Amino acid sequence: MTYAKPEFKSQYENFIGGQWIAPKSGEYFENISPVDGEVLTKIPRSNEEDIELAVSSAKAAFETYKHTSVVERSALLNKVADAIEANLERLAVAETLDNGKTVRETLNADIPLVVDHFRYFASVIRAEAGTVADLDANTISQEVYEPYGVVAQIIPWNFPLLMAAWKLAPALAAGNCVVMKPASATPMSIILMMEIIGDILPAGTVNIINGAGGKIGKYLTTHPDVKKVGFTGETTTGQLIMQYATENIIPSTLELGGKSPNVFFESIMDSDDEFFDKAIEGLVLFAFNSGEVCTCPSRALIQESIYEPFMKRVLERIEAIKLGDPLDPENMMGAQCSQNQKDKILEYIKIGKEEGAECLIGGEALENSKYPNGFYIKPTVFKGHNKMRIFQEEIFGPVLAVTTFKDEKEAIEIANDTMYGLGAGVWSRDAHQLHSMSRAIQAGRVWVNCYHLYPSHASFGGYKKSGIGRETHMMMLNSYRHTKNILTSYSKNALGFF
Ligand SMILES: NC(=O)C1=CN([C@@H]2O[C@H](COP(=O)(O)OP(=O)(O)OC[C@H]3O[C@@H](n4cnc5c(N)ncnc54)[C@H](OP(=O)(O)O)[C@@H]3O)[C@@H](O)[C@H]2O)C=CC1
Ligand SMILES: CCCCCC/C=C/C(=O)O
Repeated sequence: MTYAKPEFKSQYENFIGGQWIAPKSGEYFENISPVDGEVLTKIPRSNEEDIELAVSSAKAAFETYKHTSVVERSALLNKVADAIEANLERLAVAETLDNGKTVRETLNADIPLVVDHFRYFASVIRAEAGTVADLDANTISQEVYEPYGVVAQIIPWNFPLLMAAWKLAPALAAGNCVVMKPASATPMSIILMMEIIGDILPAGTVNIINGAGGKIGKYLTTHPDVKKVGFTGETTTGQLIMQYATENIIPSTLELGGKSPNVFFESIMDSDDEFFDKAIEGLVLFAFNSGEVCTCPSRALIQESIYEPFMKRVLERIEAIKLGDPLDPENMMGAQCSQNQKDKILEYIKIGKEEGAECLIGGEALENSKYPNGFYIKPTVFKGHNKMRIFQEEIFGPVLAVTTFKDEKEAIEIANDTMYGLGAGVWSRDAHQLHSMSRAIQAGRVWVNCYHLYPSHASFGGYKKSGIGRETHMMMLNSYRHTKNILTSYSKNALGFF
């Protein structure tokens, strides 16, 4: 059964102070679905006046929200999770239409992970114990946490709802109020989510403002009432965000690009068993989410002794990927997110061919007879070397660059020969090798004999130009609050203990 395309309103508004509010300019932009290239709806093109309203609404809401107890905030996040779960299918279909990814993924990964993320942060704030130290018999040092206030969050288009959840849940759990700007390519599913959870949240705690990041992003992130910025997106945009944050000396958390190595050692082929099949699936995950993942395992490093037999099986598996209508749950790959992204990927395929990489499979757009105007690209594999641009630059599409290595030392050299350091995979039956490789690779997340798992409770973030800070773990709470030390003397007469 293929999911039907639901009816959406012809136009949506910003969500500010608990109300749906038209942009001051009266201007809207068209939201195009990558599934068929058709206009889904129209979205506000906000300007500085809209940001003023959103920030002042968040600031006003913070005056009350900052006094909520962890019990109240935990209950709130659980209610949000329940409401999203109750609307899982509706949100999954909307996410598919907005982004182009398959319902197979949105139903089974994106939206369930959103739900779990709110529940995780609802739980950890209840489980937190503070820190109190006896510095001497009469002196106590106590760490307490206080929310920053208004937080600006700017998110990308590859996992619109999940990236919103990754940022909203810890910020709200820590007691902040938020102004979030979704990506212009995928504004709609977040608006639908706010239609579902808007009434649960106290007015002004979450404000959603749409518009072009290049036009309003600086105004938002340098606003004097914004006390923290959270960003996910391209590394060059992250550099700008960091500069903006320095204007008012506020912290920023940046989750940026990647060119993740996925390293396969010869022991995976010691016998032709389930583990070998698992390793093949692990490599083919470069096509997960049509490659539009910051941690896409876009570089496969294969020990030269197994290259031929391993790649033979891998290519057979890629050939079997079902690509097409994302609303058909049988399909494993859907559309790329936008015309821009499709053009960018095709340009990189051209670059790969021009720089002499050998195209082993794919290498072109897919003509989709059902949706001739949708944005589809065949999974593509190139063989080449790590100095090529297709090995060094983030393509953000279903394009895998494969190379070989002789031994562990060379594998580490190639894996780390990148400006990025977000994710990595290591596959082997040798526990010592797995351990030494996972310690040697410079990346914030190393998947060992697995890939693309994103549980709440496991920290996520980058080394090098892949970012600063960690998400998806309770440590994120400290990125959304001040630590205050209260140093108390109970001595009747001595001023200090030194
Ligand atoms: N690491 C990751 O998770 C992601 C990486 N990328 C990479 O980036 C490439 C380009 O994608 P793109 O969407 O342009 O990525 P961007 O980094 O430009 O966009 C991410 C978010 O930042 C906003 N933004 C853009 N410019 C500014 C600015 N000057 N100030 C504040 N916010 C801004 C965007 O708004 P708007 O959409 O309105 O422009 C969007 O909400 C992709 O091809 C991919 O390689 C993209 C998305 C996620
Ligand atoms: C199935 C969940 C995938 C989550 C991927 C997280 C990626 C973040 C990013 O691309 O920024």
